This record gives sequence, structure tokens and C-alpha cells, in this order.
Amino acid sequence: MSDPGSQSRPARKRLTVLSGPSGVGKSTVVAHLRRENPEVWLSVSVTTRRPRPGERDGVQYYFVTDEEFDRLVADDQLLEWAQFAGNRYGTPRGPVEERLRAGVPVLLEIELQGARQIRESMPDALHVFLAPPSWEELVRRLTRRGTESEEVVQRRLEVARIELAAEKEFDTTLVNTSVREVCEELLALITAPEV
Ligand SMILES: Nc1nc2c(ncn2[C@@H]2O[C@H](COP(=O)(O)OP(=O)(O)O)[C@@H](O)[C@H]2O)c(=O)[nH]1
Ligand SMILES: Nc1ncnc2c1ncn2[C@@H]1O[C@H](COP(=O)(O)OP(=O)(O)O)[C@@H](O)[C@H]1O
Repeated sequence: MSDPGSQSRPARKRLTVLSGPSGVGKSTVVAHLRRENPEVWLSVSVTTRRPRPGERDGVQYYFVTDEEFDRLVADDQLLEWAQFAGNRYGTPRGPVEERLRAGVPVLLEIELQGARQIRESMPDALHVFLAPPSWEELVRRLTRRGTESEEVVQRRLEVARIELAAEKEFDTTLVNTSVREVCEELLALITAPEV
């Protein structure tokens, strides 16, 4: 007998974590997803990194000083945080908890150490790894983006090797060949019915 409620089952109201090496296309994929699917709420992180040209406070990140970041950590206002290539990044706790309580699908775009913290603290989260089509293509994307100095690109590539090796820790992998296709696959995962 078919389940009469199956058609109207709500979207999974849980947290999705998107992670993957620097330059793989996380920001591009997430920006595309948000444009097409505003019902998915993306957490805006705090960071001590300097804004890149065109980045605005409160949009890509909340840009904070080291002292402000220390205070957020001390006050337990971050759901997770990590040091990455010389800067600190963290997810503000309040807005995420509020959205999840309201039943809104929440997406976090964070690096590996933060993803591990979320796996511990919120075991229901779905962890998605975004992989490059190849190592050479990852190097090309990171270099061509042109937002970092040669030294920073090298540092990020060293971290990328570590992040690529952690792929098996994730629930599933999406290969970022086509942004549009990856977004469709990601949206299907985020909004899959409850099981
Ligand atoms: N743990 C953690 N990582 C974050 C957070 N926000 C961003 N990141 C990650 O920090 C890394 C560096 O981000 P960013 O400097 O914007 O560079 P980009 O992602 O390579 O453009 C990326 O892997 C992001 O996913 C956060 O709140 N927590
Ligand atoms: N599927 C793709 N094919 C080709 N280039 C891509 C693709 N996705 C992203 N890029 C490019 O790769 C570079 C890095 O993407 P970005 O979103 O900044 O990566 P991340 O946020 O993971 O560091 C950017 O120049 C972006 O335009």
C-alpha cells in the first residue's frame, strides 16, 4: 500500500554542510544556488580576513577584528570556528539555530575543521564534499581567480591537499564540472524528503 502522506512530506529541515578545497568553486556554486533558490538560507560567517575588492560587510562575510573574534569565541557565540591559511572564520550560532527551529533549510559553506566540529555537535547534518574535476583544474581555478598573492595561493594549495584527502569523511561528493548541474544536485540533497 502506498503511503498517502508521501506526496506532502516536508523538505528535510536540517543543516547541510558544503565543504571542499579552496578554489573548487564553493562560493560560485552557493551564489548560484541562492539566486535560483532563495528558500535555502545561507549562513554568513564572521572572519578576520580582509575583504577582497567587491566584498561587502554582512554579505559575503561579517569582517571583524581579532579582538572581536576573540570575544565571539569567549561568549560561545560561534557554532564552530577554525583557523584557515592565516585567518579565522566562524559560524554565528544564533541565526542558524533560529532558522532550524523555524524549519528553514540551512546551508553552511565551511572548511574541513569546522565541518568536523559540526559533525560532533549536530550529528543530523548532511555533509557534502565539493571536489574538482582534477588537481590541475583546481590549481588553474585558484590561480586564475587572481584574488590572492602567489604566497597565499601556495598556502591554500597545501591545505587543499589535506582537504582532498578527507573526502571519505563526507556523506556524499559532488564534482564541480558544471556549476548548474552541481547546484541541481545540491538542491536535491538539501530538499530531499525526510527519511
Ligand atoms: N570553519 C569555517 N570555515 C569557513 C567559514 N566561512 C568560510 N569558511 C571557509 O574558509 C575558507 C576560506 O574562505 P575564503 O577566504 O572566503 O576563501 P575562498 O572560499 O577560497 O574564496 C573556505 O574553505 C571557506 O569555506 C566558517 O564560518 N567556518
Ligand atoms: N564549474 C566551474 N567551471 C569553471 N570554473 C569555475 C567553476 N566553478 C567555479 N569556477 C571558478 O573557479 C574560481 C574559484 O571559485 P570560487 O567559487 O571562488 O571557489 P571557492 O569558494 O571554493 O574558493 C573562480 O574564478 C570561479 O569563477
